[in-house]
Amino acid sequence: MSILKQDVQFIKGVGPKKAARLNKLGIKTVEDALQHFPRDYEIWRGIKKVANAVDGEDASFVVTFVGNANTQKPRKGLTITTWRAKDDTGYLWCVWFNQPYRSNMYSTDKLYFVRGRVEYRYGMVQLQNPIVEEYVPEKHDGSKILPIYPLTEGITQKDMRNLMAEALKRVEGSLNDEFPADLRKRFKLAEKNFAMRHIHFPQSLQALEEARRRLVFEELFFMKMALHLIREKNHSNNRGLSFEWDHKAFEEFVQRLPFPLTNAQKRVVDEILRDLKSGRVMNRLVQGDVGSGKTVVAALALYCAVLSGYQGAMMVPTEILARQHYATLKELFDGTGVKVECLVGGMKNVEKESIRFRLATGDIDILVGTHAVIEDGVNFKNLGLVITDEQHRFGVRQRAALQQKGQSPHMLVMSATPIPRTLALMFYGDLDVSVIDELPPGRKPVKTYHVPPSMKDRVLEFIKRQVAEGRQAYMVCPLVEESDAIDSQSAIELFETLRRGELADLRLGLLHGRMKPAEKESVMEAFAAGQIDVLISTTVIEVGVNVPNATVMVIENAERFGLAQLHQLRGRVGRGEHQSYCILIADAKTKEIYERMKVMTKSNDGFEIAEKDLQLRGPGDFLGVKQHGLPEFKIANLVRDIGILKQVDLAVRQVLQQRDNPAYKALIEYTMDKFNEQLNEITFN
Ligand SMILES: Nc1ncnc2c1ncn2[C@@H]1O[C@H](COP(=O)(O)OP(=O)(O)OP(=O)(O)O)[C@@H](O)[C@H]1O
Repeated sequence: MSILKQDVQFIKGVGPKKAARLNKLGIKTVEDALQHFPRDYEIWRGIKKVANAVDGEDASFVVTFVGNANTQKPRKGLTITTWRAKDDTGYLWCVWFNQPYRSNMYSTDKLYFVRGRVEYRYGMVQLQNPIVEEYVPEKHDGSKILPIYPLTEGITQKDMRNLMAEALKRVEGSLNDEFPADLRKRFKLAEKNFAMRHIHFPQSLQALEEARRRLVFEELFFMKMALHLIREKNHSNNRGLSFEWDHKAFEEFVQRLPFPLTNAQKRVVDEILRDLKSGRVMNRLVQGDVGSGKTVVAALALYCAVLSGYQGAMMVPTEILARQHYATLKELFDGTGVKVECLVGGMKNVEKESIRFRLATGDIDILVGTHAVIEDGVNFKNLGLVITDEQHRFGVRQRAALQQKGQSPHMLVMSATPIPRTLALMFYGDLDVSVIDELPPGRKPVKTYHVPPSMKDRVLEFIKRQVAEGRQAYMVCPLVEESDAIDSQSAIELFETLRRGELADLRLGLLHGRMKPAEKESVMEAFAAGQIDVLISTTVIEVGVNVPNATVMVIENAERFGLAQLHQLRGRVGRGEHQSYCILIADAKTKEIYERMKVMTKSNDGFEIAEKDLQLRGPGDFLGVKQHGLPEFKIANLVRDIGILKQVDLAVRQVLQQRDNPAYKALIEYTMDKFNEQLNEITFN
């Protein structure tokens, strides 16, 4: 067995007990240990003289203790032990809290190495809770960079460092470098053994930088390579349906739409139509900012499927959205003979039964629904096109489940959360991407304001004025936590307060996740029909809701939402001809909150906001990476390492273009091997 696969418990100093704790960090083998990279480093810059100590800096000194230690008990539960020490330039005080035993640990006739954060107190140099070790010149002289690892209960930094030192000792020099020498040279990559050693125990900052660059490059390279291979597989294996349709009928339908398509819509529709007749399975992502008009693009793709003799299905994340899309599609297809139905969890069994029957016999052309459409028992006669409007709520698996209801149907994924271009490939590397980068004409940008909670009365006044002008408003109430129950409660409370108080004269509606589907639907319908002035809601209205007469979006505790989510919520207004407003009520307690609110008030561009969100929150949080079936990065950081990512692109291209090169061939095979599991999970057929 390779050393890398050995169980960590057999590493010197580990044993079964610590091994069990390490397992919690995902460390089971020697290889896992080596892949557990430091989260930071502690830099020791040699021994300082006391006279040169700088306030606030971490520093090391060589000293002798003077006199006796003194321990005081200023109050119950607190002891303070101080001991004076000196070198040939001055005195420093070592201070320990609740460590009275220190007073008899050291003698006055030995040299000690002490290290800690320097503080100037009353003109004296002080180290709080310093590390103290008997001075050994070989060990303590010179500068040093120590790794700081993510830990778990029962595992100390020291344990971790020992583990890494031992693990490295075992594999030293024997790690196989995946990259052929020519690639290493072209992209200036450090050798693998060097990288491993210096990421854990860097000899110098430069060595650390080289090690890190190599490992980031490696991680991004394999991810990107794997995604390319998936795409290739999808393209080559997947003989798909080749749609043939009556172009004249299609054109007539386009002409009869209530508005002319924007150029971006036309372009994206063309891209889709090309896929649909190509004979290969379409796997395409359509990205468009809020309100960019994705629904009509979906409708055209569906119409094409129906004209070609196939059924289409559209899966959306919420019932409200399912009903809304259903209504929109029905209207668009009015007079064409296309039969549209809607299937959601909240329907009566008899209704569901009848829809299932009609689907199986081919009596329904287009089915819109929630994940109810992927349940067992829902069978299509000949499903040719699957659309998921997902806003990142469906995982790869659900998409695949829907696709399996047909024989290699085409697939379209719609997303309104713009993903920075750099990330799109990482997350959706298995899909082709179309972008609707243009809003329908005549849209006025939503005016966005950030106000403190103390101005809420004025906000309510503003709502009243807008209502008096015939408009409608949304109020989104504090998201307390990811809990439907608690959020619903806070919506109910806000509703009650406003109903009895400031907004008593207006027609208020309430919408939250715990209401029955039929109740939600009737509230939404009433709001859409203008029978409700102000809709007080949880984030259930976040995605896709389209009521063009609504012009005010008030978001309470806006600081609790991510930028992408705020942008989605704001996207519920500004969908019609009237000037719209978004009011973010947030207590800017920290600079970060202030920055986030500023991004929202300054920009209406979803892509720009997504880019900022990524910078502020980091890619891990951005989309819930796990949901996408991709592993989180161990060392790469897509914000910081964007430069490396560009180099990686070049490297991947080189390898793919010269795959006859035996070394490259081996690299490709290695990638397939390494990502076998993910490849299977992500592939759609
Ligand atoms: N080319 C167009 N010209 C004018 N209006 C359009 C055009 N395309 C779409 N619309 C209208 O714009 C509004 C928004 O469209 P749609 O609901 O499809 O947006 P969306 O892209 O799904 O956005 P969101 O993700 O925010 O729901 C709708 O009222 C729709 O009728």
